[in-house]
Amino acid sequence: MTRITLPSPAKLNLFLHILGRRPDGYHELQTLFQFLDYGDDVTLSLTPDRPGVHMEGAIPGVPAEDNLAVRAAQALAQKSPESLCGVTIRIHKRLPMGGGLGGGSSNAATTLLGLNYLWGLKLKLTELADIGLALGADVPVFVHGQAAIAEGVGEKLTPAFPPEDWFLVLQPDCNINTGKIFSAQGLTRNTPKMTIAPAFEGDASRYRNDCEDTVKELYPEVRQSMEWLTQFGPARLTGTGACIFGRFPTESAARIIWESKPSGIKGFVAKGVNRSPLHTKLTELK
Ligand SMILES: C[C@@](CO)(OP(=O)(O)O)[C@H](O)COP(=O)(O)OP(=O)(O)OC[C@H]1O[C@@H](n2ccc(N)nc2=O)[C@H](O)[C@@H]1O
Ligand SMILES: Nc1ncnc2c1ncn2[C@@H]1O[C@H](COP(=O)(O)OP(=O)(O)O)[C@@H](O)[C@H]1O
Repeated sequence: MTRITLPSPAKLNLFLHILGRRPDGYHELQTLFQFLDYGDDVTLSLTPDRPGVHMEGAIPGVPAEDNLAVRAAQALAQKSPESLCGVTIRIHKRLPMGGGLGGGSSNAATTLLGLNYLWGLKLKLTELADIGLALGADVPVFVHGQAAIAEGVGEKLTPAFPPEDWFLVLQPDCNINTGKIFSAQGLTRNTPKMTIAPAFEGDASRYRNDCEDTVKELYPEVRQSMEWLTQFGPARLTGTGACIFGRFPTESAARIIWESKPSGIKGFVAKGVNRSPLHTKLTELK
C-alpha cells in the first residue's frame, strides 16, 4: 500500500484539574481524556521518486515546517537507519485550531501510526508515544487510542471507561493561547489529587476544569457561550479552551439544542468514544 487516509479524531478533557506547578514552570495535571467520533482526516502518500516529508495544501497560519504532522513524520524517519521513501501529507481540517480539541496533536499521532504502518517500521505504541511526547503533551493519548486519565503533564496514562455519551461542542470565536492561561495569576493550581475509578462512576460534580474561571474572565466570548449552554445542563471547557461542551444521553437530545443555538456560533454534535476511531480503522486495514 502506498497511500492511506486515516481519521484524526478530536479529544475532550471531561475534567482537568491542576495539582501544582513543577520547578520547570510546567503544571502537573489530572485530566480525563475521551475521543470524539469527529475530527480531521490525514492522507499519507508515499513518494518513491521524491525523498523527504512534504505537505500538500497548507493550513492557514501554520508553516509546513511547524506543522505537527510534518514534525512527527520527520521525527519518525530519524528512528529508522535504512533509507525510507518520501511522503506527502494532506490534512482535511475540520477541527478548530487552538480550540482545546487537540487537533494538532491528533494529526501528529495519526501521522506516526500511519507511517509506522506504510513504512513497515513495526515500532511499538510505547515507542511512538515517546516520539509524540516530544511534540506535545496530548500526543501520547492519541497514539495509545484509549480513553484515559492522564497525570504528570499528560504522559502518565491509565485507561478509563467513561460513559460514551453524545456531546454538543460549541466553538466560541476566539483563539486561546495555552501558555497565557497557565501563566495567569488567578489560576487554581492546588486541586488535591483524586483516586479515580477507571469506570469513572463518580459524582460528576467533584470534577471540573480548573482553567474555566480564568478563560471566562479573559475571553468574554467563552463566558457568553457558556451561559447559553448552561441553560440546558452543565457545560464545561475542554483543555484551555476555547471550545465548550454539554453532555447528552442521545444524539437527538444534543441536536435539538444545537438547532436552537444563537446564530453565528459554530460547533458540532459528536459521540464520545473510548477507543479512538484511528485505531478502529487501522485494525480494519490489518
Ligand atoms: C492543557 C492541555 C490539556 O489537554 O491543553 P490543550 O492544549 O488541549 O488546550 C494540554 O495538556 C496542553 O499541552 P501542550 O499542547 O503540550 O501545551 P503547549 O501548548 O505546548 O503549552 C504551552 C505552554 O503552556 C504551559 N503549560 C502547558 C502544559 C502544562 N501541563 N503546563 C504548562 O504550564 C507552558 O508554559 C507551555 O510552554
Ligand atoms: N496539524 C496541525 N493542526 C492544527 N494546529 C497545528 C498543527 N500543527 C501545528 N499546529 C499549531 O498548534 C496549535 C494548537 O493547535 P491544536 O492542537 O489544534 O489546538 P489545541 O492544542 O488547543 O487543542 C495551533 O494554533 C497551531 O499553531
